[in-house]
Amino acid sequence: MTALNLVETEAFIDGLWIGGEATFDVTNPADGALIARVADLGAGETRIAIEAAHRAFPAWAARTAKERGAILRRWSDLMLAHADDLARLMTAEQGKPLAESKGEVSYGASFIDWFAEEAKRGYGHTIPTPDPKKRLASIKQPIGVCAAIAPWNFPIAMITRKVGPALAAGCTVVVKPAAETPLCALAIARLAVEAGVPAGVLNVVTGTDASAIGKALCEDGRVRKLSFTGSTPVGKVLYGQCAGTMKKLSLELGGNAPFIVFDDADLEAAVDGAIASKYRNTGQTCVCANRLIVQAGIHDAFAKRLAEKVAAMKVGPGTGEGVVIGPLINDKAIVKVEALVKEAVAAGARVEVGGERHELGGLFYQPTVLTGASPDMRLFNEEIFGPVAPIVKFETEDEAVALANATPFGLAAYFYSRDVGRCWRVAEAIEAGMVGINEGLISTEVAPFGGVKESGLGREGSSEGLDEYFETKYLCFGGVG
Ligand SMILES: NC(=O)C1=CN([C@@H]2O[C@H](COP(=O)(O)OP(=O)(O)OC[C@H]3O[C@@H](n4cnc5c(N)ncnc54)[C@H](O)[C@@H]3O)[C@@H](O)[C@H]2O)C=CC1
Ligand SMILES: O=C(O)[C@H](O)CS(=O)(=O)O
Repeated sequence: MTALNLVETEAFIDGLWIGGEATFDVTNPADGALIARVADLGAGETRIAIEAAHRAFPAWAARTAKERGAILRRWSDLMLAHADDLARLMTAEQGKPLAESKGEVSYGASFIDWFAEEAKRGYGHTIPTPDPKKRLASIKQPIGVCAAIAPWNFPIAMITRKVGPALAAGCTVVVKPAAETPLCALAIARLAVEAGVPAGVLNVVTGTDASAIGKALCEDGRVRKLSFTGSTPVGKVLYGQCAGTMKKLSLELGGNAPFIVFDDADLEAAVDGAIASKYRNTGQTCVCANRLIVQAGIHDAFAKRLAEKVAAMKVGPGTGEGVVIGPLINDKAIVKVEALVKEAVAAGARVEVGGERHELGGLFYQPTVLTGASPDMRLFNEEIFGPVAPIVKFETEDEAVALANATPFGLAAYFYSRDVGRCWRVAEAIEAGMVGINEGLISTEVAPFGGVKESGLGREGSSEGLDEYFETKYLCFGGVG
């Protein structure tokens, strides 16, 4: 196997690479092979990182937005220049097919590139005065030290989607990557140094005791903002832990995306959209179609065509030629997926294709299509986070919307119809932060990413993402007239 480049194994704090007495193993989910042993740090080192970020904040905030933007652009350019190395590192530690890893490097760099420009648009306002003796204005100021806790499923993009706007606004950041995927985080930190990001502005604390690191970040009053992407249960823990210091929060949590197909849909487009949404990253994204809700008239043709295409999917290590389904991230994940499918089949669901672990063994699960699923099944109500597509049949539009909204989550939703009136009615009625209409791939740095209900708070990316890292200050000048 080709040697991996850009491998850093120590945490990055205050511009220095910091080892620990202990290390933890980073392994390849495709074969369990040891990739690296990484510094296993805890609350103490986290507080050192917070102190470094606190010290670095004034000088970084004092840089002009144009200067910060220029450094971010260099960082984005360096990521793209090292895209092949970063992609191979990502596939090694996360497992996704190499083509998807290359796509994520571009996607991750796009947030840095986008906020390199947005840095220059942190506009305030002058306000028409109600009193001739006064003049009113508002200005935007960077909130200060930020904490960013990121998941394993997008080891670069979920970090740059936080660090990009934070640094653009003039904030400094302490990042805690997932213990499954620290190498990508450390690699882009190395490129950040090369781009000119000053010591203390970006810090990466690696460790297996997420709870201890998280508590240190949540309970420290110098941390004024926390941004988290991950499961809703952990999001709720962090939400509570931040109350004591009243932090500003961005929470991108779990989803349970409905994927509705109406009788009037373009069948082939709906099947392709379902595949693009459901099986991306082996089904391990928070915006994956989780429940396929298909109208009775198109149901059989849709299920048949989907099963045909899924049956042709190549499963294997992400480095394999033509592989589109890689391993799941860990044993806990494959045990959960296997249990969800077994329970559904026991309750009457039919396996159209897949339905069990792949013959490759390990963490490989067959891409699966189930029909005869029902809303009372666990896999209809929980985020599957695996390559399994359960199909539920419906009769009327109202029934479809009711099924789609019957969940505490509201991140992404999708539906296929060629009836314009129906598209507007359903888009407005669905309870989600993001809706794909005749489209299965909706994520981009230029659009506001986020959910409603228990899928989170705030928006990332777009022209809204920068504001998450600002405070607004109202200025009232008296004695003017
Ligand atoms: N919304 C999303 O994009 C994601 C959703 N998930 C959901 O979460 C489930 C579990 O996946 P995990 O990776 O275990 O997600 P998780 O929510 O447990 O972990 C996400 C990040 O939070 C950290 N973390 C965990 N517990 C923490 C705590 N008490 N304090 C501070 N940080 C903590 C982890 O180390 C990781 O960096 C998945 O099956 C999926 O349903 C997971 C990853 C991403
Ligand atoms: O957490 C995730 O799964 C990502 O936010 C999904 S996306 O932004 O890469 O689509």
